[in-house]
Amino acid sequence: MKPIQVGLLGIGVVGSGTFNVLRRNQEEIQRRAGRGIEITMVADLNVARAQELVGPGVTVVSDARAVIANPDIDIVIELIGGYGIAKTLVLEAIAAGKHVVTANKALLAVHGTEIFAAASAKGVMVAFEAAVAGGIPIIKALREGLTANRIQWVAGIINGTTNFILSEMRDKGLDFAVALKEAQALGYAEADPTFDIEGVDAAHKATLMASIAFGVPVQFDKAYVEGITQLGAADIKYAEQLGYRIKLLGITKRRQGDVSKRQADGIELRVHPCLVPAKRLIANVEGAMNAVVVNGDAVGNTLYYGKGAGSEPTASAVIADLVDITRLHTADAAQRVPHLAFQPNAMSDLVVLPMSEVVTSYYLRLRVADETGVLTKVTGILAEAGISIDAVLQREADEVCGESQVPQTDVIILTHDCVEACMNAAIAQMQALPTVLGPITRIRKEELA
Ligand SMILES: NC(=O)C1=CN([C@@H]2O[C@H](COP(=O)(O)OP(=O)(O)OC[C@H]3O[C@@H](n4cnc5c(N)ncnc54)[C@H](O)[C@@H]3O)[C@@H](O)[C@H]2O)C=CC1
Ligand SMILES: N[C@@H](CC=O)C(=O)O
Ligand code: NA
Repeated sequence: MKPIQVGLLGIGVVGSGTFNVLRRNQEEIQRRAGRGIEITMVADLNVARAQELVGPGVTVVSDARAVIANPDIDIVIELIGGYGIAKTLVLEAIAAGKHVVTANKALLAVHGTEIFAAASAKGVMVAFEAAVAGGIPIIKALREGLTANRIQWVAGIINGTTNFILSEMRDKGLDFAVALKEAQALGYAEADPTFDIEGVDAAHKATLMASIAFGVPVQFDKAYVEGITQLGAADIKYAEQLGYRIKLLGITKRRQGDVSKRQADGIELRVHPCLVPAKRLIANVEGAMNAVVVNGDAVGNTLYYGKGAGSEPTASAVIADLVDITRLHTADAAQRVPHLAFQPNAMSDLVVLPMSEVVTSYYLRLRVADETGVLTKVTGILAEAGISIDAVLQREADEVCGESQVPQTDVIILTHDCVEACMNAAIAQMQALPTVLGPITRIRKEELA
């Protein structure tokens, strides 16, 4: 049988990895797919660079539409990124009857509903293993391997750039900006690195995992998103002293409602820095590595670990999708795995809960004037709000004082579980105390047991 012909849109970090791995391992991949898979046409704005990467024998154009218009191409890989031209091209490829493989989590988290509906109507597949946790086959695991389970929660380190920055800050005492530059140079960061450091990229990925885990439509606009830009080196150090590591986690959880508390069923969808007990495996995931823990009612916890970014690790996932599509190309649409794991007519209407309703425990750091009674006032506010304290760490007063010449110190408080809205109110009250000298740092805590 003739090899299936593939068109590649965008041959940058991931595109070049995809081209190279496919060519290098073509014989083995063909034996797995049952048919050869060849990238025969590439579109990139930088034609000269692209031609140099692919060599002679592959057609290179600057206009991606020429690839989509080629009737010999069955699968289009979109590796341009963003939700501008990439969205138009993906929809045009679908309309032209091509299957699509993409690593573009931003596009799917924001426009997935429209894209999957268009693909289903046209009877083509949109595959996106590379879009979540790069080379880790987490989409496959959630959608197929764990299909027997009622998933309870998914939590993961799903942004390599931020995990790399946090590791460098902790281990080498590197400055945030220096560590970010390194991550960019290594090809981990998004074109716009604020997507990484502000948690947006992780939220795109968490949004996709939530849909596959719970059978809800993709709803990026409902995600709570907080990045790592407000984290200080002091918090990383204090967390360590308390037996925790700070990780940026993407979390999605099923919450059983409680009628007596007027709580509805729903799901949590959130990205923010978390204190994780240092003894958990996921707390020891360092550098650009990713890891995702999935809790299913039958299987319990399973952990998926590997490279979530970079040229060839991400290419590994892109090519896995190519192989899947090649195998399923001729199959009836009904036999294929649904895009979001659940059949399109069997999606759930579970709501994404507002952050104010989320229940979790907290780490608080308060910069206070080292005066008698400060701690009593702070703990009094927490007690009044019904928030119980798990541990308190008070450092000795600093020798160097602020402008006021009053000795200052850090007070660190770990709390038990409470509702976020309650904590917000308590923080506002504590912040208003004249003895609390700077903005209070709040980091949520996850036991992940
Ligand atoms: N770099 C990584 O480690 C990972 C990236 N991704 C995703 O993969 C996608 C690609 O990322 P990278 O390869 O890192 O980006 P990149 O910036 O290295 O490559 C993008 C390529 O697209 C080309 N391009 C831009 N506009 C174009 C257009 N209109 N027509 C044709 N070509 C065009 C650029 O010239 C460039 O070569 C993004 O959606 C990204 O979020 C996903 C997982 C990991
Ligand atoms: N910028 C992303 C790349 C992979 O998705 C990351 O750092 O994880
Ligand atoms: Na993946």
